[in-house]
Amino acid sequence: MQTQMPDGTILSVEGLRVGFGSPNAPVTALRDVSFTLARGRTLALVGESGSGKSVTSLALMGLLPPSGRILSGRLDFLGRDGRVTDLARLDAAGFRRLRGPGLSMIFQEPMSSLNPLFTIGDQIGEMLLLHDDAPAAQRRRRVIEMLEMVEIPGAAARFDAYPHELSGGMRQRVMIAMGMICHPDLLIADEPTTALDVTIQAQILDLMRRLQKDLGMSILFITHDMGVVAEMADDVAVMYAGAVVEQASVLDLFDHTRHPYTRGLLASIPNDGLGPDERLVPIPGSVPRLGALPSGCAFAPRCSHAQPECQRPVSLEEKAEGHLSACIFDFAGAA
Ligand SMILES: Nc1ncnc2c1ncn2[C@@H]1O[C@H](COP(=O)(O)OP(=O)(O)OP(=O)(O)O)[C@@H](O)[C@H]1O
Repeated sequence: MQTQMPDGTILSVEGLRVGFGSPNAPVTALRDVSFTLARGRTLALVGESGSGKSVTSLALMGLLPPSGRILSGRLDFLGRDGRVTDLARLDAAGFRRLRGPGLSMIFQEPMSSLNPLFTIGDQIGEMLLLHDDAPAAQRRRRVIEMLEMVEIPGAAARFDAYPHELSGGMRQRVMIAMGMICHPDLLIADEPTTALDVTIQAQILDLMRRLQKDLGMSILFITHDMGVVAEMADDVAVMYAGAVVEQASVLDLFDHTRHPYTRGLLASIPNDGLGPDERLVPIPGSVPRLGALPSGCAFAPRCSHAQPECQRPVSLEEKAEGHLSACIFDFAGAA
């Protein structure tokens, strides 16, 4: 039976659970990840380190390490042929067909993702080769066009450059070119600018926004930086300890924050932003260990509003149109 998705949705993640280690006693890294991404928009997935952002994106790409597996949940993806595929049940051959033109990912660290032994042109061209039997000269032209789109100066000459011959910012542009060469319907960008200084970071974010407009992609943008969220995203899903605790449009999330964890994250950003050496220290306490989560709301031990009823399980619910929160209280509008 063909799955129905809400109008305008390209990706619907429902109740995703991922475990690592022994099949008999897996450690659950993702307990309940649910969110939707609207076609042509950018959804930011935010949360502290260890909240499960990268595991979520690897599950979507079918790239979980051998020790990790999907325990339950649906990952419905609407392809350009109008068919919905549940990525949680897709086999390796299905992923090979989908990766590139359907789904594509830009990883955090260009130096560990680029092969030092091959030229950047060959590495970007390799992506095309998997889906396209165009002759070599035509592929080369398309790679050079893509290098021009990501504003690499002297694109034709840089085709034959090796990764170590480029600056960090240029390497990140190469990663973006690689992620976009097949014009994917959905691009997953995992902290693509964290390693870069602020000026280059702003240029890369600007470039991604322009390419998104030109190519009409949907983007899942993974970050722990609320400043980047405000700049890049249309919508936000906030993760805590392996679950989404709030999802809304950016404006709604900033103006009518409903979950105490998100309130804490936002309150911790100084008005003038963070200095280059300052780290976000959001809320007293730390993210609980995966094997030692409380039975009810996982944030309750750190929450100043916690009540005895927070020990009961809580699920993500729509509190107002398009605004979901996993808290039994509703703090929208509270001081
Ligand atoms: N290969 C693995 N084996 C066991 N546990 C893992 C593995 N990869 C991730 N995890 C666990 O899954 C949880 C989520 O990790 P994940 O890397 O997705 O967090 P994150 O939000 O992306 O953090 P960061 O911002 O630091 O990248 C963590 O507790 C982590 O220890």
